[in-house]
Amino acid sequence: MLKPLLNFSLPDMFNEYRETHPEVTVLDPPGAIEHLLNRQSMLQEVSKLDLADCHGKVGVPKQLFVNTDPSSIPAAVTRAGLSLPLVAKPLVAKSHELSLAYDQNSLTKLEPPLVLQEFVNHGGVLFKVYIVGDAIRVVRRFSLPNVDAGDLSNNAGVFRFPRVSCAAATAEDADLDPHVAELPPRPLLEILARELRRRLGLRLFNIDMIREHGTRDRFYVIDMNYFPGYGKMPGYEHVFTDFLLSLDQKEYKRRLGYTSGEG
Ligand SMILES: O=P(O)(O)O[C@H]1[C@H](O)[C@@H](OP(=O)(O)O)[C@H](OP(=O)(O)O)[C@@H](OP(=O)(O)O)[C@H]1O
Ligand SMILES: Nc1ncnc2c1ncn2[C@@H]1O[C@H](COP(=O)(O)OP(=O)(O)O)[C@@H](O)[C@H]1O
Ligand SMILES: [Mg+2]
Repeated sequence: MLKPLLNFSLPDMFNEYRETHPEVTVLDPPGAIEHLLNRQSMLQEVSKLDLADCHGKVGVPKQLFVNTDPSSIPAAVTRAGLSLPLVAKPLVAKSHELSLAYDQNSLTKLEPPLVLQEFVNHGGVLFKVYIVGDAIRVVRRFSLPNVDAGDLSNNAGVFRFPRVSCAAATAEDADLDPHVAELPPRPLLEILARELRRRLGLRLFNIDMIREHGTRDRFYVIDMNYFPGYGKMPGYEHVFTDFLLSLDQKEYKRRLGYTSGEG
């Protein structure tokens, strides 16, 4: 319902509508959605999480927001202690013009504003975790391959890459190393989704998650999207029907409580 509104920045109009139509259920408020539209703020809440003892660890790759002259990027990267290679991501999350920078000099060719994120080797598989209220669904997609020390010393420059983990890159039926393919543990996803729903104040989003190669339980969140293409989520018809029905029940109870409170 709110997806079309994302193209507008009309908080006054939204607030006015909300005041004049209290009977309308707001799934997710525009202010909260905005957090996910900018790569500088997108992962802030994930980085604050401390999921000790939750069947694994979830973090964010070391990253740096850059909005300076490109010539000063190498020094800023050194100061921040970031290791190469780095993924350069445009600040506005709607743009998918990503690149991989292999060496310090090439960083001066980048075009700020952007976020530089350490590349984390993850065996070329990414987990897309869809959240719809209390429901969670995960799919596997192919991703960028590992970068080893040899690749680093033999490559220089900035390599632009297209949408590597798009729907066509499904890895569900691929013959993968089980250590790489194993889905993140369910209890970890449940606590992660619950915490993010609460902290962000959102119910409809997805998370791009990778497992650090060579580990069983060290995960990184690299991207989040508000109201992603749910048509690609397995079983979306039932998940959405249940979600909408649960809203209806909550609203009914709220109104009932309201009425009996009044009486
Ligand atoms: O962020 P915006 O600019 O809205 O673009 C979205 C995201 O890139 C989605 O990727 P993600 O899932 O990482 O959010 C992608 O889905 P897939 O990667 O599943 O293909 C959407 O494809 P369409 O749903 O086909 O439009 C694309 O329109
Ligand atoms: N920090 C990272 N380490 C390893 N791979 C990454 C990293 N960031 C992005 N990628 C790869 O690049 C792809 C696109 O990055 P992402 O941040 O998800 O941008 P988009 O908004 O285009 O989906 C990911 O699906 C993953 O394959
Ligand atoms: Mg993504």
